[in-house]
Amino acid sequence: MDQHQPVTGAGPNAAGGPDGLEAARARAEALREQIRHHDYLYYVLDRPEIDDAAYDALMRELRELEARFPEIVTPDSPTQRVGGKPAAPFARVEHAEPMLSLDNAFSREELEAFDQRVRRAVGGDVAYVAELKIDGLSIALTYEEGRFVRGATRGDGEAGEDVTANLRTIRSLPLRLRDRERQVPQRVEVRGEVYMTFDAFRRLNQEQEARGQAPFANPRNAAAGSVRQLDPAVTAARSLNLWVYALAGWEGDPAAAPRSQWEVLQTLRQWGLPVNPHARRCTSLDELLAYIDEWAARRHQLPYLIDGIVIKVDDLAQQRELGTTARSPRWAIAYKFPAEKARTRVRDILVSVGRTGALTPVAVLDPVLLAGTTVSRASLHNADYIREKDVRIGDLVVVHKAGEIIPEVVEVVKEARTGDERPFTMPERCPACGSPVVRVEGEAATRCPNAACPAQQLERIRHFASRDAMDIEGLGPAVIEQLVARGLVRDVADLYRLEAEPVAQLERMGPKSAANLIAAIDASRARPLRRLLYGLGIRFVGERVAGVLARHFGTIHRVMEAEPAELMAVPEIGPRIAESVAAFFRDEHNRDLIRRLAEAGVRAAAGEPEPGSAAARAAAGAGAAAGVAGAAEGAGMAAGPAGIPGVAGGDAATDGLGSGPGATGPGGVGAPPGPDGPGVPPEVRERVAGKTFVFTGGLASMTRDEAEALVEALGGRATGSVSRKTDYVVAGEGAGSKLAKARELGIPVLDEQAFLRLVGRQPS
Ligand SMILES: NC(=O)c1ccc[n+]([C@@H]2O[C@H](COP(=O)([O-])OP(=O)(O)OC[C@H]3O[C@@H](n4cnc5c(N)ncnc54)[C@H](O)[C@@H]3O)[C@@H](O)[C@H]2O)c1
Ligand SMILES: [Zn+2]
Repeated sequence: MDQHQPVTGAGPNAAGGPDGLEAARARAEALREQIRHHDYLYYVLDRPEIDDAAYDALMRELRELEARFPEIVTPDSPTQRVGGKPAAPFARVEHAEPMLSLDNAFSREELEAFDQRVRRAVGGDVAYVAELKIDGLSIALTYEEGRFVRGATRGDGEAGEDVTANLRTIRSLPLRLRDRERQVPQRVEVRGEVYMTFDAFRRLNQEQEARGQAPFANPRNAAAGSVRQLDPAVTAARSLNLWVYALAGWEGDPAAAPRSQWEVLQTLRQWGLPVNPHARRCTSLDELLAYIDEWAARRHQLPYLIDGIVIKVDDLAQQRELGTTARSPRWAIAYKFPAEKARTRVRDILVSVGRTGALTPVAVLDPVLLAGTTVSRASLHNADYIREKDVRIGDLVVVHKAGEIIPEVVEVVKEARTGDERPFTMPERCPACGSPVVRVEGEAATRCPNAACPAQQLERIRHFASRDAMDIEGLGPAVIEQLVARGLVRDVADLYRLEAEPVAQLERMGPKSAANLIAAIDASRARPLRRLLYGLGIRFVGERVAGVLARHFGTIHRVMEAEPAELMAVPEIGPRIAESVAAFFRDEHNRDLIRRLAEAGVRAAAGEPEPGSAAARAAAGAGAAAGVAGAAEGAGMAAGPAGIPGVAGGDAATDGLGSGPGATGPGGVGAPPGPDGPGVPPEVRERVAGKTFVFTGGLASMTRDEAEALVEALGGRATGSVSRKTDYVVAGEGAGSKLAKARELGIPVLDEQAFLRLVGRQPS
């Protein structure tokens, strides 16, 4: 299926669209309904269900219908509006000038038509600036006297969400502009795109997976989800990047303002802002088309995702002359690249076994060129996914890749079936060790329950040695595989008894690399507790949770002996994580493993306290504690934000006083980035804990009792009447006087969707 349909002539409606006015009106309403649904998923939840090409096709059909029957256009039609409404948990920010969307072109003909329209309107020569269309989240940055004062999302174009605190954590965003060559005006809005590189995206999804959370579908969703959440510490941990490309609301000497888009880019660059280096000024349509062709070919070499080329009239006076519609400027257009999909055949479906024993089906494909790389495997996620899509061995399928490292099978071409295709069933025994597999009720995954399973062993050792865990250089999969196969290593404790000689015998090893490996293993004995805890691969214990546990308990023994209730008393630790940690350390094998690690001289396993923890402070005496904590946070802080004053200090101090619910602020920046259990993400807990909620009116998705219980489970309070102490009023259907009271007192009012978002529940 190819959703990229270059449209020439009258478009698809000429052949078979609804003809009568009423039929057109009905079809348009149906399309609007669908588009609104997808807008909500995309702009509010950052969780689209269809890809952009499919969405664009719906928009295109609606636009063409409205062009044929102008009387059916409604003011609230998605063709007349930009984006989505700002979400309630954020403060509203009005933009200096509307932030518009862009018209799209999908073919050469459409670009020619655009060029002709422009030339006709300005009646003369036109130069364009062509820029890469970065697939990220558009934002507006306000600078006053050269200082960054506010950052906002686009929202509905008129007003967006205040995400200043989150944007301040982006390191390429200057908090002060330089004005060496070009004076900075009193006030100006800089516009650009926040994006995530493929590398950062891959790392984030690995962490998501470690936490048992759903991976992001593409870098755009990951970037948007990271900016549009309430905890700056989470944004800080996510390596976001920025390109800027526009100016608005210039308040300063008009003579100093740039006169062309090309000058805008130079100006932004001179102010020290990140401007993409690949823009080009073109003086003819042919030059533009050449630029597009060039980037259609080169785009896969970029470390980030682009989904097209933006073409802008260069001269700002001509831009003003051309003007805008309610939705988009008439002086710009976005050429969109065709969707990155390809058809190929499923040769086989294999099953791989992960560190926790989860069985993951993988499609083995006839190699096909997709998004610049040859693809021969695609993830099928789990048995449910295969059943839902009905993927069979031998099927012709559509594979898709949008920045994911592992492409996905998105759809089966059922018309192409011959009847020889074979349905896949999950094996009943583990393909690595033969143990009967288990499937836990309510979980998508099928697991091998055998802790001694060689496939699991291999994955566990790999995780233990990985960079963010014990960081053992040179211990890659190929080496581990041989070590396990030769019986030299069964678990991670065995690593510390390895001797150089047998290691040197391994394939592609020698005395020198063996000595290096042994030295690297030796060096890992000194790693701190949080790395050990993360490296053990306890379910739901990602880097962030490991850091929290390490700082709270200080030694492995205290973590091992903690009851679930004690674990749960730690800020950020929910019941699922607590139970998982307790279960891990109840297991005799695991206790024995820790004992052997301690004997092997792994210091954290031997009980050396985590610097900065309560245990360390007890050992060092209270006076020295602050210093120790400060130093210990040093490493974490360097990776943290530059712009959140006092966050790391506050975090350490909170721990020092041992006060639990103090962590409602934006804490945790000093801790390693990342995760928490899938039950309750830490940002949710931090948002809700200690906050007072009042419910008014009825909710569609739960009873009031359930909503109150939910808030309380997250450490918040639910009360019956609105006062100045109320943090949020949740207004459902038929809300009454409490809503009026909330407005009077200026208390934030959440609608049901905003409430569900706040508490981390996906709205229905
Ligand atoms: N899959 C879905 O369910 C779904 C739902 C809604 C929207 N969408 C996608 O979003 C698009 C609509 O979003 P949109 O309104 O942001 O329009 P757009 O993506 O078509 O183009 C406008 C945006 O391009 C971005 N941009 C990137 N580089 C730029 C540059 N150099 N100069 C100027 N702008 C640049 C800006 O953020 C700008 O707001 C649709 O085309 C669709 O693909 C998808
Ligand atoms: Zn197994």
